[in-house]
Order: sequence, then structure tokens, then C-alpha cells
Amino acid sequence: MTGSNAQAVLRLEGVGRVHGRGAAEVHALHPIDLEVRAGEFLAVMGPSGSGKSTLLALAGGLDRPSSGRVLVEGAPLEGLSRAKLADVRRRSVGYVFQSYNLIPSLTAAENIALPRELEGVSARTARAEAREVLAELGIGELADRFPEDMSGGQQQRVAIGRALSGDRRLVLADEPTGALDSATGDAVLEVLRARCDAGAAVMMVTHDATHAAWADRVVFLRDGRITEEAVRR
Ligand SMILES: Nc1ncnc2c1ncn2[C@@H]1O[C@H](COP(=O)(O)OP(=O)(O)OP(=O)(O)O)[C@@H](O)[C@H]1O
Repeated sequence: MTGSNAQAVLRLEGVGRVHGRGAAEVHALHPIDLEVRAGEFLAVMGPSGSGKSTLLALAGGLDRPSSGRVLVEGAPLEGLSRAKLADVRRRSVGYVFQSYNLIPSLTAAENIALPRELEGVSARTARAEAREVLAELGIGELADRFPEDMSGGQQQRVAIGRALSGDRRLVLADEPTGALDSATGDAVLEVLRARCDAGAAVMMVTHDATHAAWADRVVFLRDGRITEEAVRR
């Protein structure tokens, strides 16, 4: 591992996760060290059950490790109160999940603006940002549409827009292109790539090697361990 702590947007030090106890113990993730730096796009690949979602949840402070510690922008998450942790998650981390989790009663632009407004950004600024990110994702015309009037792929792009609005230094994406056709998937990857080039750190789980090809580095997980690492750029 190279580079200084200051450049690491995400740093995992001996981070492991065990579920259950005794005979029922499952090592979802054996202790690993991993760093994702500003401007770096990391892809995580591996078979089902290898620990990819566990890794993402730990990195974003959605789950707490059984061992080791997670640092986001140099700050260890372990000592933070629930409120502080929620604050870091809201301000610094953008998540794209397999499910879209859009609020049905809000339009696309309002769904994207809401977390920003919760951060204290004015409604006017938040809505303007939302329109900008929708345009970046090629769905500017959907700004005033409600989720039920959108296709699955369109909803997924709105969810991605929500994860990218504001200045999120760390973007965590679990199969973000899963529901998308290949041209739309490529458009999303282009946006993630552009975010990296603008200084964000992106960690993306994918099953698709052509999508992993957009990354600077690929780590392969198997049975909760990093078995291989490939540097592409
Ligand atoms: N809450 C839990 N309790 C018990 N075992 C769990 C729990 N969460 C995950 N596991 C186990 O930990 C291992 C890693 O799971 P994880 O969901 O991280 O894998 P994954 O690589 O993301 O899989 P997939 O590609 O199918 O989403 C699996 O064996 C899983 O069954």
C-alpha cells in the first residue's frame, strides 16, 4: 500500500466482519487492509457470498467491523457517536444500492435534492444541483417526473444522481449498472469515472468485467479474502 494518509479518502485497517458465534460463526470478511485514494476508481469483484456487500457496508459506516478500523477522509468511524456517524454518512458518502429507494411522493429532482436540503443547503440550490446531475446522467427531462412514471433503469439513474449530488468525496456503488441496458450502463460508468477525475474516490461492486475495465484497480474477493489485485492504470 502506498501513499499518505491524507490522500486516502477511504482506509480500511485490518477490517473484518464475523456474524454469529461458535459453530454458527460466519467470516463474512477476514481482516483486510485497503485504501481508496482521491481520484481513484476501485472495482470489487468476486462470486456471490464472497463479502462484497459486507465490504461496502463497512466502508460506508452502515455496518461496524468486528475487528480493525475504517477511516473516511482520515477520521476513524469507530469512535463516532451515532449522530456524528450519520453526519459523515450524509455529507461525505454517496451510496448507490441495488434497490433504488426513491420516495414515491417526490419527483426525480426532489428525491435528489432532499438529502442536500437535510444537510442545510437551500431548497433552491439543492434543486438546481439536482437538475444539473440529472442532465449529467442524460435524463434531464425526467426532473419533474414521479418514480412510478419511470422505468427501472430511469429510477436507477435518479438514485445514482442522488448519491452524486453535492460534494461527496466517497461514492460506494453496489452493482449500479445492474438494471441498465449496456448503453445506459456505460453512461453511468462515464459519470462515475468523471467524479473520480474530479477528485472523488469510488468503490464499485460489479460482476461484469467490462464494467470493471473502467476502474483504475480491481480487487477480487473470495470467501471473505482479497485473493488478487489488478492495477489497470
Ligand atoms: N447478517 C448476516 N448474518 C449471517 N451471515 C451473513 C450476514 N450478512 C452476510 N452474511 C454472510 O457473509 C458472507 C458474505 O456476504 P455478502 O453479502 O457480503 O456477499 P456478496 O459477495 O455481496 O454476495 P452477493 O454477490 O450475492 O451479493 C456470506 O456467506 C453471507 O451469507
